[in-house]
Amino acid sequence: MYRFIIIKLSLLILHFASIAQDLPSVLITYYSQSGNTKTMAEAIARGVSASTCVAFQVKPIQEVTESELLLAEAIILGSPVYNGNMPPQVQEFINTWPFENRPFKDKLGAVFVTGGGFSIGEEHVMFSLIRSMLIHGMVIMGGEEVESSFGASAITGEGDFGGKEMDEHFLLKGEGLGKRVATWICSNRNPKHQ
Ligand SMILES: Cc1cc2nc3c(=O)[nH]c(=O)nc-3n(C[C@H](O)[C@H](O)[C@H](O)COP(=O)(O)O)c2cc1C
Repeated sequence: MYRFIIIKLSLLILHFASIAQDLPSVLITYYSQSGNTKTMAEAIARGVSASTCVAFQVKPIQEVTESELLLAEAIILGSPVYNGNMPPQVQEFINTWPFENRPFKDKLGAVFVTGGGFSIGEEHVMFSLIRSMLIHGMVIMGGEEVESSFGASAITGEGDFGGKEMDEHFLLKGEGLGKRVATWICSNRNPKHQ
């Protein structure tokens, strides 16, 4: 419990410190009913926070404003799998993204997904998210390891992975994705650091 509060507080302090320095920002946003996708979002934020040259925000899609989307240098979008697809709430969120003059063109995009079981929709949802990002002209980045080539993913309900806290293995995939996005932005997108 105390560990959880300390992690949350550190993420908050890092977040405000980086905003104060006017750094390029990474928006980590997710839809989550029972907390699994949120847990992955927090793992990704830990990875991003390893780089001190980016600001970041972690927010459910319901709380994200259009200006936050427009200001973000990178958007890391997370979804659970519902009946082999992304939940309608996630699709509706993407449908609100402004398209005229393609303001998302050349933003960096990355995805993460949690699903109850193996091979029952995760990869499909990852590519659905990626396809929408590509329609907006975004540049897509996968995770750090070959096992997260399309983004970070976690199994939350099958076999040894069901009925307990999210497996560390999946959290590391999330951290790796966050770290890779932030590192890339630091070296390619921030004129102050070139
Ligand atoms: C309505 C519904 C449909 C689901 N359908 C699938 C599915 O087709 N494939 C799958 O892998 N998991 C499925 N799941 C399980 C969720 O994807 C999984 O529990 C996920 O981690 C939930 O994320 P959350 O805790 O962030 O809400 C479904 C869950 C619900 C509630």
